[in-house]
Amino acid sequence: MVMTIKIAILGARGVGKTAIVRQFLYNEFSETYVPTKKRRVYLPAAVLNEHVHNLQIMDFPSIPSFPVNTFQEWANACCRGVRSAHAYILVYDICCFDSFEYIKTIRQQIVETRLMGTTETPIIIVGNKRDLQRNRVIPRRNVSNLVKKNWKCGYIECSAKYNWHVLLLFSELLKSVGCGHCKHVHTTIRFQGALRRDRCSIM
Ligand SMILES: Nc1nc2c(ncn2[C@@H]2O[C@H](COP(=O)(O)OP(=O)(O)OP(=O)(O)O)[C@@H](O)[C@H]2O)c(=O)[nH]1
Repeated sequence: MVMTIKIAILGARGVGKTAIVRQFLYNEFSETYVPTKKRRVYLPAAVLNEHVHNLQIMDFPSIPSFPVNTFQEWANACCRGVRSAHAYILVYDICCFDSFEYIKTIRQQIVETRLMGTTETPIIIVGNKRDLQRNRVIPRRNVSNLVKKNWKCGYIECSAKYNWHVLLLFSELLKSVGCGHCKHVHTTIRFQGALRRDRCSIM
């Protein structure tokens, strides 16, 4: 049986969470900002290293805080499923300082409330809107050092607009949840002709 990997994508308003997901899944991008009102769930299958993985990608609206327990999680419809994710993508806008402060807080809350006593859940920090890097507010090296050395998280910059590093983001994420050498083989793999190692593609 192929396991479903639950991925939660979190971040402040307007940082590009939906744009990243839609670029990854549908190769599309819209300049129009339509605020996410409620959690949206996508159920694609992804191929990594010639293995198929069922994904459940949860695109959340900006949540006020990470729910401290299951009760709080289910009391707010927007947060449902966030605590049981197998991996987190925390997105900030490289041109917006407040959006970095937001993920800083959310990461801390995830670490404090969710991971205590359990095996660690991978978190990848994503600096989006790389195409606007002239307006960057924090030097890349500072963020990267903090994230990798202090937080022990992965760090990737991407541009959902130009589909730059979006695939890389998801393939790194799948590898971090242990899918890089997954033994499950799905029959649909036979229809995938052009797979290469360390490549992630969507079916
Ligand atoms: N230049 C540029 N604009 C982007 C990029 N990604 C997203 N945007 C724009 O940023 C705005 C917000 O994008 P969304 O994907 O809706 O952001 P979100 O994080 O889902 O926002 P919420 O729904 O409020 O949670 C839109 O106008 C997008 O076109 C990017 O990589 N570069």
